[in-house]
Amino acid sequence: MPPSRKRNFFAAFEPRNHTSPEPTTATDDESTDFKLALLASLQPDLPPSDLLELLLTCNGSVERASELLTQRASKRRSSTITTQSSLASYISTSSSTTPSKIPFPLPPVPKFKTLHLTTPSQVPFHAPATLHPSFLPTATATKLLTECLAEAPTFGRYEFRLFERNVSSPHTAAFYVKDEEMATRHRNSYMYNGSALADVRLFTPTMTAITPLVERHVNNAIRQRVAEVYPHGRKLKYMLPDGGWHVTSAFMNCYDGARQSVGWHSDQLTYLGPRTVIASLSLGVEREFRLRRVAPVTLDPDAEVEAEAGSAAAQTKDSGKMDPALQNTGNTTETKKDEEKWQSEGQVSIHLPHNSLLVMHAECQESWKHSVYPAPTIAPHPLAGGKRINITFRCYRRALTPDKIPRCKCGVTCVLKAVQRVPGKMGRYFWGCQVGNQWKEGDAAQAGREEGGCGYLLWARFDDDGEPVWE
Ligand SMILES: O=C(O)CCC(=O)C(=O)O
Ligand SMILES: [Fe+2]
Repeated sequence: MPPSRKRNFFAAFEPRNHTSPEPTTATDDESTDFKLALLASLQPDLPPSDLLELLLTCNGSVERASELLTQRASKRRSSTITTQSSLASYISTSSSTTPSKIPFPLPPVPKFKTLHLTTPSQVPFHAPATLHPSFLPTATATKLLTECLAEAPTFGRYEFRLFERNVSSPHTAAFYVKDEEMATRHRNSYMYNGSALADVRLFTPTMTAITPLVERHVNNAIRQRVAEVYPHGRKLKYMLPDGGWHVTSAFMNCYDGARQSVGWHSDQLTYLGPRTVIASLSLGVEREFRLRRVAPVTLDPDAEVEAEAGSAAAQTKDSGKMDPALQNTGNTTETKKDEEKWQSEGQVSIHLPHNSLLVMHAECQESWKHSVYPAPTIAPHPLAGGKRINITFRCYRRALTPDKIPRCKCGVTCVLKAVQRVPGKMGRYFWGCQVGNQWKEGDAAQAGREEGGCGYLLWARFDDDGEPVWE
């Protein structure tokens, strides 16, 4: 998307009480406000951000937008459904270009293409995520950003690997937990990339204050996705039970200037467990968040494997031994084709403006990788200058604590990973040695040994709600 168009679109989501670096004309502002006021009088229960999105989706036509709102209102009167319908669902009622239902699985993005998603309502149609602009009240977002900017100068700099993540160019980050008890536990025993974290910080006051808001929003977003997207309206295997998502901890990232970025990675599942949901709040400078699919979404990975000779149970008993299935199988045509198919998809780019909350849904970490793309230029933010702050709120599983997680032959707790590249094993989880077991599960044992690890691998077992089953 041309930069000018991009800025205009998201400028519309910016809070109005700060000076935009590229202000829209007074006439534009007035007419948008006027249109919004008209729409609000038709539909007082919809938040201004939704009305604005609707207006943008209707190319600024207040007539078209009000038509859709009227349809929605009459539908509601004649319906007994009490769950909140998504903006996308009523936009699609009469549009021939927007599909009415979010597809599952998502369609592929053509090879070598980057699909720029220009409205939040497009996001779930192309990525396993939902985007909520203007998430916090304006003053709260400003307060939080101010707190974060005060923290950022003391963040650590991670040049190559950040907690099992490849960092292609430097940015800084710190790890936060919600209370002192968790901080103490963390400092003593949680391992990231082979060592304990010395710098474990407590949530800032505003992080604590907004936690219930984030939890409510995420649980609603999950509920809506289960009802509208997942097969048979049921949660995916291993997802938490309804309403169970809660905030335990967060990474706070700071990208200072256009060139700071984070390379392609998926987040470490070790303490989050399978099918985790992550809520990512962006503050300050708008940047591009990119996603690309690297594996299919396997609905029941265990079922496939149980059926095979040499069941998972047998392999589990054979603990500590490299499973031949995970050795490099890249010499068969079948594997190559499959790998190519999933690894060569194009990417989607989601532009994340100040005060937007992106929910990465349950299939995101296992089947996709994400990155923050280096920008050619950035539009400075009035408060943050060239900085973007990002907070990824996470839900650590109570049952995945370092005392329970298996240890490898090096004597340290293992990392949890999903198989992304071996056909027939896709989506299965395994515990592996922390060292060198990052990107190449196909030859993980070898990679681990080369980098000083022991190459330990053990199939991981979970019940339907993603609680670990230890044997
Ligand atoms: O900055 C972002 O939007 C993403 C950060 C991220 O990927 C992470 O914290 O794992
Ligand atoms: Fe990440």
